[in-house]
Amino acid sequence: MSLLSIRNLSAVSDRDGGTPILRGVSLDLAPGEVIGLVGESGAGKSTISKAVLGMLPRTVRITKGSAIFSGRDLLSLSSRELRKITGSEITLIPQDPMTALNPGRRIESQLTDGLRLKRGMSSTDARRRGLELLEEVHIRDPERVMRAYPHELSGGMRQRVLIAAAFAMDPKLVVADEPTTALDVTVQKQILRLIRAMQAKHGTSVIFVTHDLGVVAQICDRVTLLYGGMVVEAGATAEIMERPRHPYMQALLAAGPRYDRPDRALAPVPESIFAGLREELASFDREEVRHG
Ligand SMILES: Nc1ncnc2c1ncn2[C@@H]1O[C@H](COP(=O)(O)OP(=O)(O)OP(=O)(O)O)[C@@H](O)[C@H]1O
Repeated sequence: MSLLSIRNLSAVSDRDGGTPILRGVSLDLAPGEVIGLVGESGAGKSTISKAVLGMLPRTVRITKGSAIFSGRDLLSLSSRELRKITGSEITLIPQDPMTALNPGRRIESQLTDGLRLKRGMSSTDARRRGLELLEEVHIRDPERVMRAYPHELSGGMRQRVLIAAAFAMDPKLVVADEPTTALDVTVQKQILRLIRAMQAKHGTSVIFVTHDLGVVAQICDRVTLLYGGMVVEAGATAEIMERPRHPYMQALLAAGPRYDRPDRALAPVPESIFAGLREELASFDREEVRHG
């Protein structure tokens, strides 16, 4: 049984004159599973995660498809119904821990808001749970951190706080949106291990958005590769890493893990592969026009 089942999801950008940004995306996520959404900038990763979180900008319009989460289509709920689910059953680990935290409020209030407001816990219980959560994410001296303001913490500490906040509500699904991009390499590894440990402990499903196939190899059970808002390849990570089928995936794996940084890539993706991908997108669009 899927926890989340996205079917044939298409979207256009009204900002760019109706340009397609998602083209018939389908994906399934089982309870307790970690799925990686990978692709270069503009591939549609954030659009998919924003659709799931009910955070789509007004200029992005869903034209087709559904996103069934625990039996309900997230795309057809009222904003009131959606607010009950997001921030509670579905939570976010954001990309930039500095901007995600309010600089003017202590960690305690930011970590316990949801517990008090959405779970109806008393301040004392929420504080106790907050301290436990900080211990779970291996923060030393949680009492001090509860009293601190975000600027008093390092980037890695702030990201640990946000991970604690995402798991505080015991969500069924956590969306991790490039959560290690803003951190240096050694901290990145610790944060990845922590997310994996927290999801395993809580039995939570995770959608992990990333540019980096190296990250996918480390933490994702399955992977969906996107290009131009279209699913290019999807399957079990181990299988795809060993036997990639699509030439684009083959080229990305040959290019090295940081394929979004051509300066660091071992071998760039050949232009002929992009030409093939553009032809696939055009052919999808022609079919859409034909079938309406
Ligand atoms: N607010 C918006 N309104 C309309 N179109 C948008 C908006 N934000 C992004 N888009 C378009 O949606 C497409 C997909 O962008 P999206 O952010 O989902 O890609 P991404 O794979 O997450 O990229 P990145 O890794 O850079 O975040 C892009 O072509 C982009 O121009």
